[in-house]
Amino acid sequence: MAFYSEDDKAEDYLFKIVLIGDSAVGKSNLLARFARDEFYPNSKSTIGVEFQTQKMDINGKEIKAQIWDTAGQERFRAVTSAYYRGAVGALLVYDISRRQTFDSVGRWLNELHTHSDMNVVTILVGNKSDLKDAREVPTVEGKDLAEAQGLFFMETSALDSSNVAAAFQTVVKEIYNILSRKVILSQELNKPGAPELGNGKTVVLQGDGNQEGNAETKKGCCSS
Ligand SMILES: Nc1nc2c(ncn2[C@@H]2O[C@H](COP(=O)(O)OP(=O)(O)OP(=O)(O)O)[C@@H](O)[C@H]2O)c(=O)[nH]1
Repeated sequence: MAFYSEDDKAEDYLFKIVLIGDSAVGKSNLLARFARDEFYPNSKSTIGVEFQTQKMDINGKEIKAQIWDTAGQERFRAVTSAYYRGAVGALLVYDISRRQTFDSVGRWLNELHTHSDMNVVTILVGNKSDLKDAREVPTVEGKDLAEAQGLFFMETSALDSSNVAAAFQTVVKEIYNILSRKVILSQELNKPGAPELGNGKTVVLQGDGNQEGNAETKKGCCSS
């Protein structure tokens, strides 16, 4: 039975993370800032779906985050179920200078939980923190909502880069921690005399009724 070991290469881990939130909250620019350190002052709505794969260092391990971006507006969006399929992390973004985008957070959470697992690691992101004079959503409201919903929380600015890497890292780190805990648990369970773990594979985060390996793995960190 092959489980995670010191020899495993960190590229074995590929986490799918989705960006969600209303149109023009800055999803594409957060990704552009994070992946390429770029910012587009006049970006157009995303059409369909785009994704970027970004290597990250978590606890000295190299992890690949595959970050998916689609339009906030229904008519430009990719097929919803396909977009969420296999996601183990999410950045739910609103614009601190437009309250209506904050009011939509509940709707986005419903959609996320309808199409992916309840355990998907989610951070609520109040973007455009540079627009201090135009702020409509106080920081404390974002924090309180996140706490009530069991989400991480951060305010970011894709324009001045503040907290952008930290927001993505928070999600990836937590996924990695969950995965590590489950692998350790599996190792414990697979000791002689311990109960069997079903088909011998580690349950990562479930979704779409498939309980195996939804934290997508190139090599498969936990398969037998
Ligand atoms: N001031 C400021 N403007 C930003 C920030 N992030 C994005 N913008 C601007 O907001 C607008 C929308 O940004 P996008 O990244 O295209 O937004 P989106 O959420 O991907 O939009 P959709 O694809 O329509 O869902 C653009 O004009 C950006 O330049 C930010 O942190 N601060």
